[in-house]
Amino acid sequence: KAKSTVGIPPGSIGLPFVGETLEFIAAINSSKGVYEFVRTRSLRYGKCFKTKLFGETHVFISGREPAKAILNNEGGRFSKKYMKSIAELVGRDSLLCAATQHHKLIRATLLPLFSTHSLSSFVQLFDALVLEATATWTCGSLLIIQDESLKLACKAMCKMLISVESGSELVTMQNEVTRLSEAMLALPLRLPWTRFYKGLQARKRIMDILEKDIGERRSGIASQRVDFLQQILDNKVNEDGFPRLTDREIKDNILTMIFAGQDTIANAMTWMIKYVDENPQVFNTLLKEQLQIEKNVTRNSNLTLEALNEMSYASKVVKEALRMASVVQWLPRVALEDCVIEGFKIKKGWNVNIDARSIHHDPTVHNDPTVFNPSRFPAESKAYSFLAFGMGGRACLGKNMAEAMMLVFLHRLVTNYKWKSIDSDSSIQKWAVFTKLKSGYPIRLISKRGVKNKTV
Ligand code: HEM
Repeated sequence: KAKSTVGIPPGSIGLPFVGETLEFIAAINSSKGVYEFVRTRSLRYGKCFKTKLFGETHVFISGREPAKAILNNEGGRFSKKYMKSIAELVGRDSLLCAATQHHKLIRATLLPLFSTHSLSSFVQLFDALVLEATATWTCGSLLIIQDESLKLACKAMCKMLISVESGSELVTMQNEVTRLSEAMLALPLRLPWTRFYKGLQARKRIMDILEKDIGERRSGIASQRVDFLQQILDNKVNEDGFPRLTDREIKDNILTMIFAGQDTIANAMTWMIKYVDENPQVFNTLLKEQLQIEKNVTRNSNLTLEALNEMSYASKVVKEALRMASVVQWLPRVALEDCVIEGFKIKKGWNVNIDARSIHHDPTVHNDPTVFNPSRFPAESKAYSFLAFGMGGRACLGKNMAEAMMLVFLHRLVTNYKWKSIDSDSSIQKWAVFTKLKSGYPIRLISKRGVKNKTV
């Protein structure tokens, strides 16, 4: 079946109708994770291959040059496109899915929310949440890093976006977003027992919560809030007082931001702690830097953005963890016209996925790519060699926020506790859209650091 026609990327389009969808699903459902589907094919066909998934042609492409051409959208030849299931779950007006002009409008409205000023308050908010959580940790207790960081990320996102920080509303949000994430890679079948259907139901419940909230704010029932939703609602364009975005756009994008900032962060934090634990030299250098920061800044006060800016080694640890883990494995686009990329013909309408993981693990781009070595930066910061947050006009809006959360979590964990890992299994969680460690990385807290004979 594997034929290679000159000009067209090599690869197999599999069986009639289903293409290679079954192989793709088999990878999603295995402990190696969905990327195994891509990895095995790039080994067989090289840096660019094509396949057929869910009835559509997909091309996967690696390399810094094509990444640059596609992500810069040279000549306006590409737009963003997710698989049908993902697009339906986040909504057609989501920033993640919106096409070129529509995307520009929404991004321009949301961008001011991610200012340095807002990042600065967010750092303090997140630090307070981490301290509140760690205050409940006791000596000898078992912590699942994935669960702890997911709870923290959910709280932080819900508080920042819609002022929900506790109670049943927060639990509902967390549960519904989990269901939504689990449905992202599912077959788009609307039958009540399917994963996809459950995801759609979760989406509907989140949309209902947001609709009720927006209604109460408009009618004045809700008390005045200082959050992203309020800022979007207050953003008027004309005297009639209509918000710049439609209600559907507002709801889809609040949902998008809650979703985009949860599993991604939690998974990244989990991999980061695992890598740090597995590399004692890195841990020691990190600890030294962080204890110094603690001495200068955090002994009696909250972490600030300025303090995070002092964490030069920790920032490299965060970046290296993101490179190694490649939580978002490829960046999905669609060709708007026939074109040639890397010597291969790409036809209009084909999905073109930039394989970020393979660029992160390419030995010609990063020396010894399997080694966790934060000191490789900044020397190895070649253009388009680090795509954890994408690049260009569709790059992650929450990048600075995500890095800040990882730094705060790292700082508080490293300076306050000693722990030991109790499961080194590296299996990948099935059905996870973002690379997730199956074990969730359980650790046992041993004692509080720096306080003689004092246990947690
Ligand atoms: C470690 C955590 C995170 C990672 C690895 C990550 C990664 C990414 C990636 C790879 C993209 C898509 C780039 C593309 O297709 O070209 C993206 C888009 C996006 N991310 Fe993140 N993200 C993270 C956290 C967050 C957070 C905390 C938020 C905050 C709300 C956020 C909001 C968004 C939004 C709104 C987009 C769509 C941007 C657009 O299309 O204009 N992300 N992210």
